[in-house]
Amino acid sequence: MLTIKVPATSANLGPGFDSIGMAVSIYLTVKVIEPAAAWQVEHDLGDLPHDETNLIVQTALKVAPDLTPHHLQVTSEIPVAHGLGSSSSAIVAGIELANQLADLQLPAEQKVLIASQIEGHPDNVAPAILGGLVIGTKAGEKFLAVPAPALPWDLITYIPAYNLATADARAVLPATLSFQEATHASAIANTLAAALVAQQYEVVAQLLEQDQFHEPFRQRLVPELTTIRRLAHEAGAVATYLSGAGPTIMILSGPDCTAKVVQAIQGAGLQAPIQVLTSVATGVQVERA
Ligand SMILES: Nc1ncnc2c1ncn2[C@@H]1O[C@H](COP(=O)(O)OP(=O)(O)OP(=O)(O)O)[C@@H](O)[C@H]1O
Ligand SMILES: N[C@@H](CCO)C(=O)O
Repeated sequence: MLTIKVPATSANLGPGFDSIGMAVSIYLTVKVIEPAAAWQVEHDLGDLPHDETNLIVQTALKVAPDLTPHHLQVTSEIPVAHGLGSSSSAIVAGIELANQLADLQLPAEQKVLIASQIEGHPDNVAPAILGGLVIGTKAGEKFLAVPAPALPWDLITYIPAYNLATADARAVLPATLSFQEATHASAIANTLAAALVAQQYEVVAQLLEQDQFHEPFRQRLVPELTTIRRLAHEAGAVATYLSGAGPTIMILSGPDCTAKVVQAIQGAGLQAPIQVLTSVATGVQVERA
């Protein structure tokens, strides 16, 4: 049986809006059961479609329109519309499904290009394909993705119960920034990218909370962000950022402080589930049994 496994991803890392993301240790798994008369997607992920309109199948058909329909069994640890790259995991799984069933032998750069064209930006899809921490951008007709070293901290992941669709979280962003605002925001992001690559983690820690592109505008959609950021600092965490479009909040902490940070958040009555994740070096994986 063919099995495709795609990691969740945490995008933006504060100032790296639409550009920086990392693969993390929870997964979407697609098992290809058998050929069928029509596409059938078995899952228990709520309202998502069970037929060929499912994003996984739609993506596969964009890549290989003549694919034979199959019965798929989908399980996912990645909460949908929560800022952990669920849509990217589905897109990457669909590309890999087409790649395997039609034997396309797509190179990784081609998968990043196709996935970024569908998603619009590479920050979730590139690490879901390549693994690790990736910095990328659209450049003309291409998408460029540059791997950087993994962060050295625990990823304390606070996952609110409510959904936040990316489209809704993008709708609150301003249509324009002034020249001065844009140059300052991108200077912060550029320096963060340089510090990530140079592994200057004291600089990384200072810049992760300096975003000017999206968090100031999205904060009202995720009111816990300010409180959690304060509690996390008091308990010794390194930095806190809004994961992807939210509402998940990512707290970076040295392993010695992690238990204290979790206790501080829970002790303050913030009751949403917390998972301590790690970054993962491997992107989409295929197994044949
Ligand atoms: N496992 C899945 N199978 C099929 N479609 C999915 C799956 N997961 C997500 N989707 C699609 O993606 C949509 C959610 O995408 P959205 O971009 O709003 O959230 P997200 O990807 O979880 O967040 P973010 O991009 O901020 O990390 C769902 O409404 C659904 O259409
Ligand atoms: N960079 C994207 C990630 C979610 O797709 C955003 O923050 O809107």
